[in-house]
Amino acid sequence: MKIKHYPGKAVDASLSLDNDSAMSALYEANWLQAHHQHHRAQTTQPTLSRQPSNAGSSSFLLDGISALSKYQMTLENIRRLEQQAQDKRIVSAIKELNGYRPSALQHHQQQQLDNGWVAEEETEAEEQQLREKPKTDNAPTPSAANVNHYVVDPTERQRLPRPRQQLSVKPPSLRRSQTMLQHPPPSYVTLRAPKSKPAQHNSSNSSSAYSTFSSAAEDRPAERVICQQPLRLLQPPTEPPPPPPTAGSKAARAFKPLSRSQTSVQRYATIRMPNHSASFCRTTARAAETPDIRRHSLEQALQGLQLEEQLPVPAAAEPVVSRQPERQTSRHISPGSSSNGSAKDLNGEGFCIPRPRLIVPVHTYARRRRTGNLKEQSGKAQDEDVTSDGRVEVSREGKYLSTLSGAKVLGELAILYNCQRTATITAITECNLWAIERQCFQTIMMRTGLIRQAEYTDFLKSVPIFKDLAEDTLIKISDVLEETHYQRGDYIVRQGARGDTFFIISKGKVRVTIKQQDTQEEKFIRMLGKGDFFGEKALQGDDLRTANIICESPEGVSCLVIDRETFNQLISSLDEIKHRYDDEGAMERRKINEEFRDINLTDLRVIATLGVGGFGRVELVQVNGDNSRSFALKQMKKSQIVETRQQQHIMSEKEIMGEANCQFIVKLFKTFKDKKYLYMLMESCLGGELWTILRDKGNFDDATTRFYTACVVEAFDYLHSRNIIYRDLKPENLLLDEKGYVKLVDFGFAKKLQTGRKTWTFCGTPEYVAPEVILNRGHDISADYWSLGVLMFELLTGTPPFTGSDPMRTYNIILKGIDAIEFPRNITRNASNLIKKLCRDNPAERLGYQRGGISEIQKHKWFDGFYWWGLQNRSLEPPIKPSVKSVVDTANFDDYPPDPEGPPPDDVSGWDKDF
Ligand SMILES: Nc1ncnc2c1ncn2[C@@H]1O[C@H](COP(=O)(O)OP(=O)(O)OP(=O)(O)O)[C@@H](O)[C@H]1O
Ligand SMILES: Nc1nc2c(ncn2[C@@H]2O[C@@H]3COP(=O)(O)O[C@H]3[C@H]2O)c(=O)[nH]1
Ligand SMILES: Nc1nc2c(ncn2[C@@H]2O[C@@H]3COP(=O)(O)O[C@H]3[C@H]2O)c(=O)[nH]1
Repeated sequence: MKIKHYPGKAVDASLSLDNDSAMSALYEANWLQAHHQHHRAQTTQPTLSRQPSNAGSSSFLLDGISALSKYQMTLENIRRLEQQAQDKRIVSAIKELNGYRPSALQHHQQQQLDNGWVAEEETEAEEQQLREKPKTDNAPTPSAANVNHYVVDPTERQRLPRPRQQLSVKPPSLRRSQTMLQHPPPSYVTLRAPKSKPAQHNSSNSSSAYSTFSSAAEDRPAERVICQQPLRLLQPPTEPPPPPPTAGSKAARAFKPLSRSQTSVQRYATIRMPNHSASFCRTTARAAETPDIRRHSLEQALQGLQLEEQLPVPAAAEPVVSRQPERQTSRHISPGSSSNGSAKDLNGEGFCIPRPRLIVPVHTYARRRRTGNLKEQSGKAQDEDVTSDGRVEVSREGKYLSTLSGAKVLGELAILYNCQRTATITAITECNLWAIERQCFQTIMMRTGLIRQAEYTDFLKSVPIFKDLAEDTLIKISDVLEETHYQRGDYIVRQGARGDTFFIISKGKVRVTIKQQDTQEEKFIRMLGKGDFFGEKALQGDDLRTANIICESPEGVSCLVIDRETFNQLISSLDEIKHRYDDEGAMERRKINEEFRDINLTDLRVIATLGVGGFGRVELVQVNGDNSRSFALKQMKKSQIVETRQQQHIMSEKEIMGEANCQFIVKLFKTFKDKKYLYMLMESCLGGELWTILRDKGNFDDATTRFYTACVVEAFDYLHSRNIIYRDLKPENLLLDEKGYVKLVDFGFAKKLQTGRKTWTFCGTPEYVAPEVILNRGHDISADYWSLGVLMFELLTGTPPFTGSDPMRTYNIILKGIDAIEFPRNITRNASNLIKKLCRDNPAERLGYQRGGISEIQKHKWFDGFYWWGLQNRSLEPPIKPSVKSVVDTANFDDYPPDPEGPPPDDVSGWDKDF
């Protein structure tokens, strides 16, 4: 078992046997069978009776049927799950069986909320998505009526040579696609166990199939050993040893050392139920009254699941439930040496007595020992407990360790780890215990393991950074995951501490803070939620945590924790892992912000107009007193933004551009606002628009197109690894710097997507929108790959592939797909191959969106021999070198007359306070 320690938080590895519905169902089945067996014992029938008896009341019958049907349902679900799981999962689960890590079961506990057995068809992720959906989609939803409407670009009149319109529709209030997404196909099935059941099992008056270990306090000459650790560890016996068991007897086999190949124990335990025969009779009646068909299924299902009754143990002896290989001491009575001749075979491996829905934190054993006086406390309660579940004492090497009472699981270690008993358990009061044989226990654990593995794998598939990993990789990761839980306010990771683990949030939200060098204050960085990860930096760098991660959700946070080795082997190479929380970029951005902190609007001097956008003009400006450099100042009319309801898009543009630090994206240095306008001060790209060059040249050759496409691929790589979708690719939005490298500008439609989410806003430029945008199915970064294919085609031919006389016609052509488009001869086979792979109708099939991510595009044949590294370090010679004579040379831009509309009205409503 792995027990992990996290800075600031001790993480317990615990054993939970109560956490899975399969467990509960199997337990319940045991319960029924035990009654059945007991009934058999009562009626001295040698074999399990398959004949329904008429005994019992109809309420028992109902109970029995309900228990059976729950059990059947569970089995069916398990079967379904197992079918879903690939064979290799089962094989690997079986292999893992003996090394099963109990602590991993812990998380299921929280699922036991319902009183019924519920087969859930939706993942929590999906439910969460549904719950949060309306919040995350900032735009209202489109109705059938206004889907596919578009807003004519108001600048179109002024930009006559531009053939395109830009769209941005306020999404109407009802979204078909959203409704579809709210009912995704089931990705796995989980079961919930009824919470009330344990009480039923626990009650001494209930008809449960307890194993009863004597004895009541009053006639207790000696305690009885339920489970005993190997004798060689014990103190030398003070009393003479019992006579050696005869060969072949239960006792003889009881203490054989366990061989690794032994996967199940023979029956050896006995059941003694001096006070509970009545309840057993009743239970037998229940089972007996069950309709044949149900009973038959139950009996089938019960194969291999045997709950053993403890046969009467001599009063002076201690009942031994399990015992290490040893010579017996006189105080210890082998269960197999019971005087009752009906006791079954023993092989000495002992059996465990798991109670359902209980957690035994394994290493709290030691803690109890250290803290001591539990014995006293428990002694106090001793009498009270006698009639219920009883009390056992745990000792090791003759030394008292702890007293356990009530709902505790015993004897799991020897079975789980195929080892000898690690402690001795002695009944110090009459004990009512439940027992499950090794084989049954292992079956349960295996199934539990399979279910758990399937759940984790499905969850990982829903996490975007993992979605492209191969199934077997996901299974490997699932196998080593540890689930840990934190309370609100817990420091899951502490800045400066050593770190050895990587985390994926499976439930709840955490806050990321960083302590600045010069101050003790923790600066809030961001919130992370379900599907987000953290902890990669320490594993990639010098082991030290670079930020604090604090549990934020009132209901706590659950994380899947992965160790360094697995992280290095399977995860660390993923692009998003490398870039997601880019401190270097953030630091550079901070420097920039610092540099421009003191520059005001009044310090800027307008040189010329560079372009006209949807909301106003873009001017070339210089800072007064500094002629060494120039900037582009984008000036947007607030009234027009409000009219076209683009407030959210503008805020998003500012945020994304303001954070971006990529040489293929135009940098935003500072923003200003006044009553009429919002302003963005950006780096100026004086080489002009790629669109202008394309217009002048007609089309580009393969190599030129490759260079510009590669620049866009780099920009997309940067954005997509941060889950940002661009959504407005076209040559008009690609500007050349003075060297001839291309940069992406105009982030009006860019959006940071929530992990794993889609967006529905209908926006873009008609010729460039992807089919799923037109069909309002929800889109994500894959829509950008579509537009990349369109861009390639346009650069190679001078016209986009999907062009109609109006947007509606254009959409129709887009929906017919790329295969309906005739490719001109000048498009090479490799280029057309790449375009077709980018413009797949199905977003999931597009190159760039698949397993290898954007690197699949970079590796495409069309890019064979392309010097990506040279592009990245700007040593590659661009195909077209623009002529830029000075920092104020605007020769590469068209001329723009003054704005004929005059200044817009004031807008002081305050919507732009964060701009
Ligand atoms: N940083 C810059 N350097 C040089 N020219 C620029 C810069 N930013 C914008 N321009 C020019 O201004 C034009 C309009 O800019 P931009 O596309 O950002 O405005 P917009 O209002 O978002 O336009 P659109 O209506 O296309 O969305 C660009 O096409 C380009 O010619
Ligand atoms: N080793 C150990 N086992 C304990 C302790 N407390 C309870 N037990 C239980 O005692 C059981 C003895 O048999 P197992 O080794 O199979 O499994 C052991 C545990 O379930 C403890 O402090 N140490
Ligand atoms: N340094 C840093 N870490 C962040 C940021 N946002 C989230 N994190 C996560 O916080 C984690 C703290 O532990 P690590 O340094 O191992 O890895 C870090 C990142 O995974 C950020 O902006 N900067």
